[in-house]
Amino acid sequence: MQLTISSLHKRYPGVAALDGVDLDIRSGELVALLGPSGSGKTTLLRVIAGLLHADAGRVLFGENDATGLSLRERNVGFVFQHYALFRHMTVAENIAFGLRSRPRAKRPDKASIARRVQELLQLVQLPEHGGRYPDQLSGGQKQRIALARALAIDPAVLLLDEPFGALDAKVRIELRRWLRKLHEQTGQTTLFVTHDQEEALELADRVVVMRAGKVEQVGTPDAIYRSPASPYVFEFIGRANVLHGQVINGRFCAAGVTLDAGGVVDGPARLYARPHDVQLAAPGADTLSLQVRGVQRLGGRLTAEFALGGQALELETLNTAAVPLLPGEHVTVRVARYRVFPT
Ligand SMILES: Nc1ncnc2c1ncn2[C@@H]1O[C@H](COP(=O)(O)OP(=O)(O)OP(=O)(O)O)[C@@H](O)[C@H]1O
Repeated sequence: MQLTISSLHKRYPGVAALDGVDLDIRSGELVALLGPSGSGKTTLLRVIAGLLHADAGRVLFGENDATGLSLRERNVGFVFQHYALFRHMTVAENIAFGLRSRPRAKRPDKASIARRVQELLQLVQLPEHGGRYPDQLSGGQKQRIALARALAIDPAVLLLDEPFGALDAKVRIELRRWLRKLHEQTGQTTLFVTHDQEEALELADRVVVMRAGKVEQVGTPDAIYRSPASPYVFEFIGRANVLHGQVINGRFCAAGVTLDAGGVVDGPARLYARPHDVQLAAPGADTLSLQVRGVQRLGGRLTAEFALGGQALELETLNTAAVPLLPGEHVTVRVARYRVFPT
């Protein structure tokens, strides 16, 4: 199911939780809503679910305007961070819940429900666990059952709010890969909230970066990482060198650096570059001669820090053996990719 979100606004006293959000989610996409705490991710998910009504704006499911509809009428599957399984029901009863509580005319018969529950238990790889109670499951298993329960009603969209947030790091990574595979099997349009950039970049087809109730950038993980559209995204995702300087006659200038400013107008500016885009090079046009301030080798990765006036520039490479960098040495580097933003 395709989702179209247009001009959503939601205010709480003193804060715009959603401040004009537009978003198109294609049918079958797995999309991550990524942003720091308070950026509006959960509010957006709840408005899409129909758990919360926006002050203004529209939510379309396919061609249909769902803005005024309730959660049930929208037919969405929702999974919360904290396992919301019913403790007094078995796993099978939990999964069947959404189907059993349909109005009689739309309720499948008992045998069909039992079949569907078994299919879902297979899908989430817990075929033997139907008779257990939630307290007899691990945290990761509970979340898989919560997902099965959300899928039972064949939802138009699946909405996941930090589904792995309460789990330890190892289980989180396992479940994240499992969810990706599951998504490839089901092709379910899925939107999930996370504040974990690694999770978003690894799992999603596209990432929506949020900031203070607004969408800051939408793109594939690769595009978000390699071509951040703003200093905010540059600093929020991955590591970034930041050099403060001036654009003078179209060139970015800072402590001996002068590089093409990429069309940024003259004035105070900042240059952003990923550490792995700072590379050793033979002297030439646009290379910099810098003194090594420190070198660190960690887990097959080498990081070197260069002094640049009062500022610092980091280089990172996986080629630890081939790079004989020593503190105090002068070397030539090239900033292979960077972006200049006006300050
Ligand atoms: N019920 C509420 N009453 C008042 N303010 C709220 C309410 N719910 C959310 N807010 C505010 O709206 C803003 C967005 O909150 P939201 O929960 O959507 O952010 P989030 O990005 O999901 O954060 P987190 O990662 O911490 O869950 C925050 O400033 C929050 O304090």
